[in-house]
Amino acid sequence: MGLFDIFRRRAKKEPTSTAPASSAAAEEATTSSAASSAAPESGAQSVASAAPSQAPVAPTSSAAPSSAAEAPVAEKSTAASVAPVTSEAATSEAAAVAPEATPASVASEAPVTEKSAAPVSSAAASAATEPAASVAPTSVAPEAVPSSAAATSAAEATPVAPSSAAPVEDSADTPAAPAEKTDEQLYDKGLEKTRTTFGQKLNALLANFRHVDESFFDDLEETLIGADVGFDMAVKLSDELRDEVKLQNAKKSADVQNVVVEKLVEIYDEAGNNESTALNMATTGPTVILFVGVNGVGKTTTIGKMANRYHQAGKKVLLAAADTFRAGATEQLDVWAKRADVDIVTGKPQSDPAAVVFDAVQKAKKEDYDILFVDTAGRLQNKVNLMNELEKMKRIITREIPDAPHEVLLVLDATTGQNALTQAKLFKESTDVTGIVLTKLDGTARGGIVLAIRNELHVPVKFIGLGEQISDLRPFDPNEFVYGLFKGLIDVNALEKKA
Ligand SMILES: Nc1nc2c(ncn2[C@@H]2O[C@H](COP(=O)(O)OP(=O)(O)OP(=O)(O)O)[C@@H](O)[C@H]2O)c(=O)[nH]1
Repeated sequence: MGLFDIFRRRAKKEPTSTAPASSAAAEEATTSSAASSAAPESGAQSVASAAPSQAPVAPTSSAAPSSAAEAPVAEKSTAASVAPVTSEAATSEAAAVAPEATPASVASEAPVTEKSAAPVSSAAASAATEPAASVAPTSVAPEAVPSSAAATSAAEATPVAPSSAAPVEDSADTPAAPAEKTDEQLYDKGLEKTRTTFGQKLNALLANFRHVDESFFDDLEETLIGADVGFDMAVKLSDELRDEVKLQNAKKSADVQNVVVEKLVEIYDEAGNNESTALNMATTGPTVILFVGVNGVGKTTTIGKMANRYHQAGKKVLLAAADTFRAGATEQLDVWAKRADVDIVTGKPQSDPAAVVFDAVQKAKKEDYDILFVDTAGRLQNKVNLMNELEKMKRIITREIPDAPHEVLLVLDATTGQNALTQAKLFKESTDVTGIVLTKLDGTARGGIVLAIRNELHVPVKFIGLGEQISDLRPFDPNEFVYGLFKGLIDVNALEKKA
């Protein structure tokens, strides 16, 4: 039954998981053979699709970056990212950044500084001496990030050193994530808040459960909306449940809980039938991936994490700092480039972002980069000039590489709940969003937003951010996701009996 297989597989491996909310389940360190093939595979697939013919990562190249992967990421405060963001806050933040778009007719004329990330490896190595778990993220404003090398003056331009990426073997069996956190562990931890909150809400609802009547369904709808699964999903679910509860003759509250979760997973599974979570990669030449989204959602951080992931899989990665408007944005991306040990193309502050994109695409083509990640200014989706600027960047990319950009990834902050959904709808109306990166799932109880996105937007979530560290990004795996969300809330024995 699709997404339920993971519950069965893990239940077989781990008998205690049949007890709802088993803490043993949370501590499960290894996956069953079937499950382990399911989880890492999805991550590997996305990477593997990047360059099927590549060779595996040489041990030497993975050693330094994986140490770097443990370095804490500390551009902004965690507290800020956890605090729910109101739509007003998000709007004013985005609006504050919305500058007068600088018209630029000749893209190639803006000075662009190219820098090599090669000298950074010692910094990465020293960062590696700090154990990741013990390092609390600190609050450092992006502007305060020390980055002398990040000065964007053209005078300081230095030739880009040959990429340090080692020759690669088949990346399909080289998971980019560091060994200490499996996908399951990261999903488990990252979705803990949502799982606990949803579980509590469901428990509270079922505590008053007498029998299934209209008021029960009203309360259920409210509970689901409160869990951010979205209005449509909540109504759809309670409609379908009316029949299902009767059909299954659910009388005890535990039965009803099972039916609720089963139905949620089923609707979610069906809605994503035609969705591919893998990144669309170029068959030849560089893959170009454009990141869009309003301010503060985690675009720059995500690019840094992605750069690290693909670099570790042996790809030659280039970043383009096309957010030339926000003070500190270029420096922030430069810090990430160093951490991930990849190259970056930057422009002068306030220069035309399309010029940076042009130079980066040229460089990516000439120097055989595998992937170019483009950071863009946070734009408010209804600011026409900024949307025009985004279109201009896309035109330049397509002119240089006809099938690019290969992805336009909209980055959304899960902590903003329904506001993220609204942002996504507006972005989708004005540009071709091909996938979503949902960040900060670890800092929120609003993980139900993934269900709403799938049900209402039909744009696949391709990656999720489950923490601030460089390794806390994963390709989205629906199996791991529903398991992380509902594992303590479903009686697997009952599932088995029905199967
Ligand atoms: N907990 C958590 N924090 C995250 C995650 N992704 C990003 N962040 C934090 O979110 C904050 C904002 O991230 P940025 O990458 O600067 O966001 P941005 O969209 O690039 O913002 P602008 O550059 O202002 O447009 C930083 O403090 C990040 O550390 C995540 O998955 N989990």
